[in-house]
Amino acid sequence: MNSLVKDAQKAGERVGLKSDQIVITGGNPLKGRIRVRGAKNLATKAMVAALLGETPSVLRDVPDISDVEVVRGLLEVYGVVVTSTVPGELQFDTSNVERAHFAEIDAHAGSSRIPILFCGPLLHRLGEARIPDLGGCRIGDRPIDFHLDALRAFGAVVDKSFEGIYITAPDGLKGANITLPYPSVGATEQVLLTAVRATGTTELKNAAIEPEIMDLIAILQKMGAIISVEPNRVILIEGVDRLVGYKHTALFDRNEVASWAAAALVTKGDIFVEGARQVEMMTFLNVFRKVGGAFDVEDDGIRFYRPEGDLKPVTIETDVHPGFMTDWQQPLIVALTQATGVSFVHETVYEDRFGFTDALNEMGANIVVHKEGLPDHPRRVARRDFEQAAVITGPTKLHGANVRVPDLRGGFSYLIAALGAEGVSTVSNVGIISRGYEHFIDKLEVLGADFVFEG
Ligand SMILES: CC(=O)N[C@H]1[C@@H](OP(=O)(O)OP(=O)(O)OC[C@H]2O[C@@H](n3ccc(=O)[nH]c3=O)[C@H](O)[C@@H]2O)O[C@H](CO)[C@@H](O)[C@@H]1O
Ligand SMILES: C=C(OP(=O)(O)O)C(=O)O
Repeated sequence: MNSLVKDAQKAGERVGLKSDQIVITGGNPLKGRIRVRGAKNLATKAMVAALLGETPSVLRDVPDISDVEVVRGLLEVYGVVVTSTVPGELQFDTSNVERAHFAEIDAHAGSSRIPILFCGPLLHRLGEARIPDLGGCRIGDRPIDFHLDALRAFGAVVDKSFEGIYITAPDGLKGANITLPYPSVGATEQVLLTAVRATGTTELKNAAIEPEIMDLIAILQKMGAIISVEPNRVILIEGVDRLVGYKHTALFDRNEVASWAAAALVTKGDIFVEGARQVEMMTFLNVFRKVGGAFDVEDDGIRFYRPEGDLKPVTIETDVHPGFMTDWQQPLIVALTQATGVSFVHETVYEDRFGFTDALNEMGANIVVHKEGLPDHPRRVARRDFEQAAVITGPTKLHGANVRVPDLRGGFSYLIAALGAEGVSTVSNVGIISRGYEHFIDKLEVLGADFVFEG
């Protein structure tokens, strides 16, 4: 069994999925109401932050996804007692952190990217950190040089001479002046989680400012941290001696909202996504409207639907916040296969994030990927050494096929394509989708999809 299939099975099993494939008959418009809970990209970081508190923390609206289970397992290895008395709520008791049993971390190797964020909190609590090999979506090289350089700037000593990473801080962690080469989400979180209890002040330049990062800062402030977000991507953190636990309701999952919105477009459906908020979705909503979708913002969520008329092509560049998020392009591309004309999607965040389009082409799409980007194509700002472009010509009829989920967002885009296709599709490896989409099988059922899923 190859490692991708094993990852998918493990991910699915963590949230109780018994089968790894779904058979979808396309053609039903998705209609109805679903609820989106806390973001994968916030809840997992909030769980790491709990380790910094000397008293217990409570996180609400935690999604039932496998990445949360991975971080829960790691917290337990690191001595945190995690309990849940109410569905969607987790309590973290950190009073026994000194009993961390590092020997067990290897069981968590390759499961997610979150383990790297434990470095600062573990150094503060235990004086050492042992981190398993990282996992996460395979979308090109995903180095951790910004993380390790930042940790070294705080005074940490990094040993990578065995599988995983071992880090110590023989002279303690001291505030630092750090400039990130790129506004990396993870590296910004690394700096925040380390600086809050370092001695002195940390100035972070070129920080990421995604809504999930602002929510993490809100959590840290509740815990006693002093963090100010200055103009021009500068964050100042004044280290404090002690942090306490927090009570917090996680920010909703923007990526899940964008995915269901795209599903409404492709299937000519009408989906009310409870829990979605306009402010964090503004960039997406502009594009959704330009493509030909319609939405109504209500106090408790957003309704996404497809009015009469053709879908229209667009040109977009993925970018850091407040730009168009890289995790939104995959579901949107399925909708663009149904637009009349030629769309361009420039991927500027990751270097290899269009692999999923091969299977869409097998289903009848016309997507040409330019691995070196389109140098002659005018771009708003040339930012990175690498970029890729996908040119999508539509509309093309999609037909059923057998496809295998390669990664989280690509996987959800296959579900959408299968739902909009003529005929029957078998989508395998769907366990990977449970890394970031809570109860997606139940939601498909509620929305009236025609499918068979054993288990
Ligand atoms: C768990 C989580 O929150 N995942 C999100 C997070 O990933 P993640 O935090 O891993 O993404 P980053 O923002 O760090 O990565 C952005 C770019 O920076 C590069 N880089 C990053 C760190 C580093 O040390 N060196 C380096 O070169 C990466 O290879 C990538 O090309 O933000 C991404 C960008 O919004 C999202 O797609 C992911 O869903
Ligand atoms: C890339 C993603 O996640 P991760 O960073 O956890 O691999 C994603 O959520 O699309």
